[in-house]
Amino acid sequence: MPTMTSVESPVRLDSVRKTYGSGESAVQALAGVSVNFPAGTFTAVMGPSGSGKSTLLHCAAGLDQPSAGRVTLVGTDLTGQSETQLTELRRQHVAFVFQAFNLMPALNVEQNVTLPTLLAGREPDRAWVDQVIARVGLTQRVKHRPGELSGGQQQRVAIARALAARPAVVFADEPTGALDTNTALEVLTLMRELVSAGQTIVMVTHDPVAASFADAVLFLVDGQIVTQMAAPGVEAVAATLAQLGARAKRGQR
Ligand SMILES: Nc1ncnc2c1ncn2[C@@H]1O[C@H](COP(=O)(O)OP(=O)(O)OP(=O)(O)O)[C@@H](O)[C@H]1O
Repeated sequence: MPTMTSVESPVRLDSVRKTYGSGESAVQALAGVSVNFPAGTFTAVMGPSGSGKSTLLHCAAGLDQPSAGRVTLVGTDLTGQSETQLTELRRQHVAFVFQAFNLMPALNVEQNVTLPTLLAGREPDRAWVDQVIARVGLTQRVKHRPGELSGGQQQRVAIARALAARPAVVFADEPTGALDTNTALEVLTLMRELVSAGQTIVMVTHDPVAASFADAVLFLVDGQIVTQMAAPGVEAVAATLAQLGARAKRGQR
């Protein structure tokens, strides 16, 4: 469960609030979130639509600035860091699997997958890169460009790219949403293995099966963590989600 000290937690949020807009149209996306994600853990973040999951991920990764509170990423307090410093920090330690793939259209699969490692100033581990590409089922496509791939295949490139550099932290937003069942299970198994090797994964998902691969699930409602579940089972996750969804709907009335 996310409860250890900051030294062991590459991602830490302290009383993080995020408000979009101002005045009448202000939306409080995060209403005071405090959580540690310890090294070598896989945490799923779930909750009804609009509960603040993506905002939490963006703030944790330094892609979005909290309105109040503090985020610490791999030992660095993100408050007051310049865009250049944040970019360098992410380049060295963080990978993303987000819905917008941001693949480089002019580069082929292999080049896209090795780019983050090269940008971080390191030499790609060829054997590991080949293994990751094989695990996401793209060995036959290494010389293809993103434009020549289906949406699901592009998502798999994004996953391989995130995993290839062996970053300390992987932030994933619905990483298996566009994948068929078998590929999704393969990707989740791969993510589990990375966690065993000491990497930390924070994954937003709506899928109880995906969440069941995590060590713990945080449930958000209206920008707050309302409950947590360790060793999540598919049925238990689905039941909690249904309960929270009903609660969120009642809150809207
Ligand atoms: N850039 C923005 N400007 C204004 N409001 C925003 C912005 N981004 C998010 N919000 C609002 O903040 C709240 C939380 O949004 P967020 O995307 O974090 O929710 P979510 O739980 O990820 O939702 P979903 O499951 O639908 O993707 C929502 O009410 C949303 O409308």
